[in-house]
Amino acid sequence: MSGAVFYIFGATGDLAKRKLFPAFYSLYREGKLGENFAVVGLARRPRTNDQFRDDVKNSIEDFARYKITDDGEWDRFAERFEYMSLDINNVAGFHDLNVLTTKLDEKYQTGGNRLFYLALAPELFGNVSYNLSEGGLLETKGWHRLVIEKPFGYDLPSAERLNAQLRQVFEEKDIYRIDHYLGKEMVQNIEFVRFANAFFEPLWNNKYIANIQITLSETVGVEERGGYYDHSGALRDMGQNHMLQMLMMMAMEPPSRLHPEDIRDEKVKVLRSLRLFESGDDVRANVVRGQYATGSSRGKDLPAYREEDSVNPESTTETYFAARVHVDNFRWAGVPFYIRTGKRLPVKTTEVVVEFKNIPNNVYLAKKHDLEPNLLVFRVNPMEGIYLKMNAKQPGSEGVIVPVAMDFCQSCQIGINTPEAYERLLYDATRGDSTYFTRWDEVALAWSYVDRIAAAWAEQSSDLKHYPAGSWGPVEATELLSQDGFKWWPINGQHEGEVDWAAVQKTTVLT
Ligand SMILES: NC(=O)C1=CN([C@@H]2O[C@H](COP(=O)(O)OP(=O)(O)OC[C@H]3O[C@@H](n4cnc5c(N)ncnc54)[C@H](OP(=O)(O)O)[C@@H]3O)[C@@H](O)[C@H]2O)C=CC1
Ligand SMILES: O=C1O[C@H](COP(=O)(O)O)[C@@H](O)[C@H](O)[C@H]1O
Repeated sequence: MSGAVFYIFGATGDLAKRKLFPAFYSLYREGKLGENFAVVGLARRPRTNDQFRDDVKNSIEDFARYKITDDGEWDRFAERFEYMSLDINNVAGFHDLNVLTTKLDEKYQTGGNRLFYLALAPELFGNVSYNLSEGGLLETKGWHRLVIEKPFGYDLPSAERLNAQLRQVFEEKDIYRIDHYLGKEMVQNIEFVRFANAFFEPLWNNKYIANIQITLSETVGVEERGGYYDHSGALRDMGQNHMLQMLMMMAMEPPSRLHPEDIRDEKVKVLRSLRLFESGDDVRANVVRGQYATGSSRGKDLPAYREEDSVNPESTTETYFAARVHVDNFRWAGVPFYIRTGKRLPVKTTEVVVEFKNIPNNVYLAKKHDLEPNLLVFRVNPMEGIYLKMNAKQPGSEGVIVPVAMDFCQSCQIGINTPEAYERLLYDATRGDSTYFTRWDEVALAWSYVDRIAAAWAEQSSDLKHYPAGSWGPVEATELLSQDGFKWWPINGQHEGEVDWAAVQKTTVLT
């Protein structure tokens, strides 16, 4: 790396603690940051440099993949962390910040490169970018990049306003909008598996694929984020970003070059092909929304969403949604994409299932046997791997056909220690690779799609279904598929003949 000063706005917050400091440490340990860098932590509360370095150390001890060693390496890393108390609304503080970083530029020979990471509440994003410019922080001769957390707006109009604010200061090419799902190994692997295998790409269309199912299920409730979540809901929190991003990775055409803009152009074409819902009835026929009621999981009683901290006791915010999505282009015409996500479901799993069409039923074997469809499953989270379900003769039988599995368990080989999404994304932003960040037109089109659903829900709330915490969500989500002659495939450890995931090695901390 050529060198840079990194600024973490929101350095005392949860994201910095759980994700960003550990990501810096892993990158440092792997030599990806080099030695020419400094990190400036920024937030309002007072902290000395030593206190801040202790915070960073604690976070690394709790969350990093690497163990801290005592060979002097930690000291070299920690001395690069400085803290400055700053209210982002106070422009004078930005001038002081510029003075501090000019010194760091010289000390660590960073070439004037600056990366500003906004781990802040979204309403503060616009002010920071304006004050960075006012404070003179963008006047060095190196590059200046803005990394910005989700959510990027609440709907299309608010996202447009935010984008206009940022664009007054930064060019689009220098804005890195995070969707951490794009940093996940198996989400990135989708395009490699698709485009690098002769036996998948020719089948990747409506002639051979019956449907695609994307499930992002969580066992947690809203935890301490009730205030944010009650305003957002599952559609905005997960649908507008992570779920549509995975759908784009599955549906995009092969890019002509592996260049960030070519890949993002292909993804945008998918969003442009989404069939937009035309009315409230159309939304209700294709989208199911739910909210968890009291329930239980593994013998533990769980409260209802409306009983959670900072949640309106009469809230109609959805904690679950499932949708039937159509991509109206030549490749996907007639193939439904089913997407679902929810809090307080039975397992924490993200999986993408491709269900292939059955072989013609006039074939002798298909007539005689009740054949299961072939499945290709991308296991994204927390276990990583690829699973292929096919039919084969039961050994020793007289032609009995049974489903068998080919299971590539990435997590079994390397533990669940693949680089964290944030490591990958931070490294990419440092290198100026924007492939796995969302471009403005992606964000805008995703909001246009989601806003129609939200508008229909705002009109009437009687279609909100309550599901017991710890269950698989409203029964209407099952009907969404059965109407088309399909079913949700079981996820996470429930396929026949697959790896025993429970036996898979737990995280190993690297030394
Ligand atoms: N936490 C997570 O797992 C995830 C978070 N995100 C996103 O990341 C962003 C940060 O989230 P998270 O870390 O959880 O939030 P927190 O509330 O934990 O942290 C917010 C940070 O902002 C600082 N801050 C607040 N107001 C100001 C101000 N006026 N001037 C300077 N600093 C200020 C706070 O410090 P102080 O009070 O000292 O000023 C604190 O460091 C959000 O956009 C969130 O949506 C996205 C995905 C996951
Ligand atoms: O962005 C978000 O994602 C998390 C789920 O991420 P994962 O990597 O743990 O699958 C979700 O809990 C949160 O509500 C949402 O804001």
